[in-house]
Amino acid sequence: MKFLPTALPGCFLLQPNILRDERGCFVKVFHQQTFREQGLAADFAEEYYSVSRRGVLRGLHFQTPPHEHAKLLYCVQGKVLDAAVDLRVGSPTYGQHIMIELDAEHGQALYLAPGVAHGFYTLSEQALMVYKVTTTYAPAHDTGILWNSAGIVWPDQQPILSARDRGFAPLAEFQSPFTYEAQP
Ligand SMILES: Cc1cn([C@H]2C[C@H](O)[C@@H](COP(=O)(O)OP(=O)(O)O[C@H]3O[C@@H](C)C(=O)[C@@H](O)[C@H]3O)O2)c(=O)[nH]c1=O
Repeated sequence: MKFLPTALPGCFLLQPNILRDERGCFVKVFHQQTFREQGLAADFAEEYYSVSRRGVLRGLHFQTPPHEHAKLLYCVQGKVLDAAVDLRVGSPTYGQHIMIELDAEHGQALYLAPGVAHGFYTLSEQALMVYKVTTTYAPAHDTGILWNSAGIVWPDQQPILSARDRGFAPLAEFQSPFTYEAQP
């Protein structure tokens, strides 16, 4: 597996080896020891997935302290345009974002440090996204910022959103509880 740094410190694009044969393919997305060697969190507490139809945008989500978490995510069916926004006060990239296409064909995964908001737009007829997170779901701390308030150029100005996602405050009004820890 390749660990490629992104523009956001502590966040990586992971390219697993895809082993293909006449039956299809085999992909290992997580190996605890390798993650530890790379200095990444490797004790995941929960795993979940979502299924979205074309035009759905989910995000931009995170959990606040003390329930913040690192997140490993990947697309196992379809294609999404994924985005992550740095909310860590003191980070050299505070307020900046990355955008990466993730799809089942290439199998890339994204590792996001705590304090980074995440969202995606569904480019295919259907997309199945899988997540591992290092803390369990804490509904009172599960929140977000408004999808179109962080300078991200989404391909659709009228995506399908949940009522909750439509109601989040914009980034400019968000008082971030996250602080940046310099990367080793
Ligand atoms: C995230 C989560 C949601 N839920 C519930 C709450 C709600 O009834 C239903 C759907 O929740 P949401 O609308 O928040 O689902 P969704 O918009 O898919 O939330 C996800 O969005 C992407 C962008 C992420 O980064 C994920 O970490 C997660 O926040 O599932 C849980 O029970 N446990 C969980 O861990």
